[in-house]
Amino acid sequence: MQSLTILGGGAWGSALANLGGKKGDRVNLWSRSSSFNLESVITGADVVVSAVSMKGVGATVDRLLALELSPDTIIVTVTKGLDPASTRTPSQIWQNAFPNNSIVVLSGPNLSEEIQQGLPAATVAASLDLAAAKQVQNIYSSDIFRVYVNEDPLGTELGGTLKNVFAIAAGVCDGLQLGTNAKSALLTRALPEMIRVGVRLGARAETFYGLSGLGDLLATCNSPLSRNYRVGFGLAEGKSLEQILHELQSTAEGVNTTNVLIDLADRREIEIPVSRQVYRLLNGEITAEQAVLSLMERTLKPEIL
Ligand SMILES: NC(=O)C1=CN([C@@H]2O[C@H](COP(=O)(O)OP(=O)(O)OC[C@H]3O[C@@H](n4cnc5c(N)ncnc54)[C@H](O)[C@@H]3O)[C@@H](O)[C@H]2O)C=CC1
Ligand SMILES: O=C(CO)COP(=O)(O)O
Repeated sequence: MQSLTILGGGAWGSALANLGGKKGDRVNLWSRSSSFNLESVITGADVVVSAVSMKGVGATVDRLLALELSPDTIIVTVTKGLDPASTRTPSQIWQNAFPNNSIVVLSGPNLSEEIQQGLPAATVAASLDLAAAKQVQNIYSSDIFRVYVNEDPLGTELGGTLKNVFAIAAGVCDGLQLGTNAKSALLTRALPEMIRVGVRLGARAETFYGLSGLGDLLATCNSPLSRNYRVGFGLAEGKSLEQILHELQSTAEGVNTTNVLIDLADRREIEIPVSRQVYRLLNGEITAEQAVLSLMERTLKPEIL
């Protein structure tokens, strides 16, 4: 029996606590509002899963740094975001803070509401330490959750993070009722845009064709269960971003990710046309219709994949 501690009692943290208990492992779910203290569930934990939103990663890392975390404890991160100050990914932040611990990224097409209903899903546990990834694979695999492993944590993490920008675009596409052809074009062009960014940041291109890239792109861009999709859909309906986020009452990481991505792409001169239109829309510079027109009227070029 292993001891598993989940940090963050939101939608995904709660689902991961349920999934983690399927094999009889001991599971502790800790959130800021928990009555028990963090130290009591960190001491002796084999695996600690960080399921907080991007804005909580820094504070969570600091909390754990103040405790004696064993170097044998595997840290799993499931956050899909980028840090605005450093543009780093959550796994990079965790690895920097805990250089002696194995860091595993768990990411895939995993809409928490479907998983809470017991519907089947697959995901990826990725780490530079393959043994740690396999340990997480064994803990989480069940008859409703199939876990694959790979050794590209950065690519796995960036797939889940970047697809949120395109989920906003997909919500716009559906909200404006642009049709199936437009949606297919959008998703197909999104993939090379994700790969272009990922490869420049050090990820492997092929990772983006897997569950954590294309898989998560398809799930999130096609489901009203996705909060990022709902942001785009609401913008297409003419709602303000403020109103949409107020109605959501939950995390839509794509908003922050888009802003950080533009900063990163500007500094590194990466071409990200779709993301740029999402950025202009989110920041009130253009309407949803103008965003579509800007993409359609770009300079004609070969189809570079
Ligand atoms: N909900 C889903 O279907 C999935 C979500 N994710 C990712 O998991 C992360 C969390 O998402 P959700 O649970 O859905 O969001 P949520 O909005 O339901 O919950 C966010 C959690 O982060 C915690 N948090 C925020 N700031 C904190 C801080 N300063 N200190 C401690 N805890 C803090 C909140 O208390 C809450 O427990 C996001 O990055 C999301 O992209 C990944 C896969 C699936
Ligand atoms: O990442 C997710 C599914 O894999 C959840 O998507 P949202 O954060 O858009 O709800």
